[in-house]
Amino acid sequence: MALLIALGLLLSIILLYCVYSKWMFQHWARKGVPQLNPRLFFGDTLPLVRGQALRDFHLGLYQNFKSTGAKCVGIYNTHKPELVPIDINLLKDILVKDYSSFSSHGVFYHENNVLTSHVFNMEGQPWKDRRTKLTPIFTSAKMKQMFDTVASKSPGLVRLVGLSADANKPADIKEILSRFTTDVISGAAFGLECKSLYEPDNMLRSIGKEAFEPNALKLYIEYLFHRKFLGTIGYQTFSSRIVSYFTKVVNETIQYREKNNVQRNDFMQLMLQLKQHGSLMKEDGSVDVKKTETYLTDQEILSECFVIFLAGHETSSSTSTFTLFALSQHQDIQEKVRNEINEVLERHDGKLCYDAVMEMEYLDKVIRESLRKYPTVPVIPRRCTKDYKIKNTNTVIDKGTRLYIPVIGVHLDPEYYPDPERFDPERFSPENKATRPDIAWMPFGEGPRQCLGMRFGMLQSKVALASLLHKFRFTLSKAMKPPFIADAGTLVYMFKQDVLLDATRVN
Ligand code: HEM
Repeated sequence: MALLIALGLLLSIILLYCVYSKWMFQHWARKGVPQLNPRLFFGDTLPLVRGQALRDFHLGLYQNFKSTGAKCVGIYNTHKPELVPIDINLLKDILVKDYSSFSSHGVFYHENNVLTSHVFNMEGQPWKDRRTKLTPIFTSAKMKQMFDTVASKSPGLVRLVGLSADANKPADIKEILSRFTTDVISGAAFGLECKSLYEPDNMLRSIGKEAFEPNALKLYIEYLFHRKFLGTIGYQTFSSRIVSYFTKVVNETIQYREKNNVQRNDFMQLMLQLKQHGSLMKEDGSVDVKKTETYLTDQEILSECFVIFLAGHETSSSTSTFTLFALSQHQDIQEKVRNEINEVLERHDGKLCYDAVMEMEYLDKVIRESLRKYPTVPVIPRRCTKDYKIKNTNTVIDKGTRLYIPVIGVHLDPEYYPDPERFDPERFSPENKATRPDIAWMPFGEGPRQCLGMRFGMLQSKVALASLLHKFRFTLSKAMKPPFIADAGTLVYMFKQDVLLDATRVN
């Protein structure tokens, strides 16, 4: 009897859910927004569940609906309505002009879950305050100060590629560049002498890999339940191995530096200045800006070190990987960029210094074009934080709705980039840039939530590429065969297959 009652109850719940979903699936139609054909329990996510990469899903969506002239398209994740803006003016309103209505990434975080409580995940006033505190540590002047920390890792990078070149073996370039950025970021974020370029099984490299592996169950839990509830029950996003290792490393670094008054040119140093003085210091030791309430606590330093590590290494290594992949297929462009690197280095007595890197204008265009064609973050999340009426329509986006900014769709849109599959760095000449809206290039996002580490990301990619292209010519290995399909198992865009390049010494 009890079993029958339980069964009846379960069936009633499922039935109620079906009726509720059916009603929800008309959400966008009721608002006059075009939508797909959602299925019970999955909404429109069935292709993703079956293994389609997020990049491909959103590219298809953008291209299909752009041709209909739609401003945006409504989708459903399970039964929940979400929105993908397509119109370039609407994208600009959401990211820049009316950003205050979309100031959240909609990602889970909780104060009890220390590694999640950082600037990328935070929202509202706490995010604003944290962003204000951190912005001064990412200026051009600070990047210049940190240059040597970045460049000190390039000999290890060149050595590793040289080993493959001398053995006539293809270089697994993504893996090598990920080790490079792991070493750079851990040196720059917490002054650690990480040597993953020399030790493949290095702990930070393995933590970096683990932290980036999407865990479908955890993603669903964080999607379905309220963040305050998860925080209260002690839910943790990352494994205890990651939490305890990071907490130990960062806390020990803070204590060691404070006790021994250690000064280094890295993010940790700048964050410690904020902790101690509430402001950054000038080189002569005086306070850089008027004292304001910008103190950082030890816990905040820990969270921010983690996001610098997380946001900074896979994105940058994928950027350099895609650039070398593209150059391997365009030897003329590769030759041109190598000539520029050689000329600039000659002017600087062969030394790869900050000023030399800044003079490499063609390299800059090449990386920008690579980030256009292969944006490492192909879709950027946003959450609507107050009801928003789309201009010149009657459609209101309700508070709480998630949005996906289709970076990949815009970057491959022939309206902004004719013949979009062609790799052409000249798209980034001043004349060509002037022919399209600024927002048509947004690999780092746009507006007040734009990537904080953009300068550092570009800098470490330039150092890696200049060091490698100065020494080696790259061609696509025979082992790498098309089609080059996006991997559905990573959060940052990368191919399913390894990126294998043949490197030959040139100097
Ligand atoms: C080529 C490399 C990189 C790419 C393509 C990239 C891309 C992005 C994107 C798309 C966002 C979201 C922007 C938005 O919502 O509008 C973002 C945010 C962020 N990135 Fe990067 N990133 C890179 C490197 C870095 C590095 C090296 C760091 C740290 C040193 C970093 C730190 C951050 C932080 C802290 C945020 C959150 C900003 C906020 O929400 O206020 N990124 N990045």
